[in-house]
Amino acid sequence: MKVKVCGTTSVRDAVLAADAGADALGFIFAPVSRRLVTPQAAREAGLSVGATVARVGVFLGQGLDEVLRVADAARLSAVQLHGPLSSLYVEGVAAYYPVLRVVRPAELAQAAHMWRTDPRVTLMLDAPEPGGGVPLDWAALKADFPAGAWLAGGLGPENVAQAIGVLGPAGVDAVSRLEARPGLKDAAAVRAFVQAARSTQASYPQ
Ligand SMILES: O=C(O)c1ccccc1N[C@@H]1O[C@H](COP(=O)(O)O)[C@@H](O)[C@H]1O
Repeated sequence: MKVKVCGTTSVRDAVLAADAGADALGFIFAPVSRRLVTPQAAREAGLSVGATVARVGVFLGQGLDEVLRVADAARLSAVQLHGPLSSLYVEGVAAYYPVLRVVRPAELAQAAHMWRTDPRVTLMLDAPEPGGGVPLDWAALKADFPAGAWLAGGLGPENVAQAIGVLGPAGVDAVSRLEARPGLKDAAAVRAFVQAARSTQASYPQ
């Protein structure tokens, strides 16, 4: 199982997450976000950690040209797409980068069917308000949660083990419960989150 620490805005927070054992750093390029980062700052932060740590750009409702331009400038290794998007758009990004396609609970079943045979696209289930820190009702989603999907939405050190125990995601992602304030990581929370996810991974029956 993969662990992604999202909302990275600095070298300090990139190194912190990588040292804690995160598999992936998230960089948010959606203009609405309080964790907005520039492509240059993301590139610098990404270069400060080992090449084995994935660098995921997060986008919400931005044009395809902009996504590809920012991904190149920030030296991303994957792209996370939020919002209502056509399959043509998602395929346009997937032609260049592995995609984490984020869906809300109501969209999960249809998206799972649509992307089940495309190895370039991985589904991520998130709460309706991205970056809001509100957890989903995991038990209610168990029947529809597809194998190989990632989970986000209100995850933190205190509840990630329970979420993994219920849904068994292929990856987990969090931002707001790992912060001292938006855009600045809480070191203890980041370390505890990665550790809790890792120790649960060992005991979860696949
Ligand atoms: O965090 C944001 O500001 C944000 C803005 C626009 C799109 C996505 C955003 N964050 C994503 O939200 C989820 C979960 O966040 P949380 O842990 O519930 O706070 C995560 O995938 C972030 O990448």
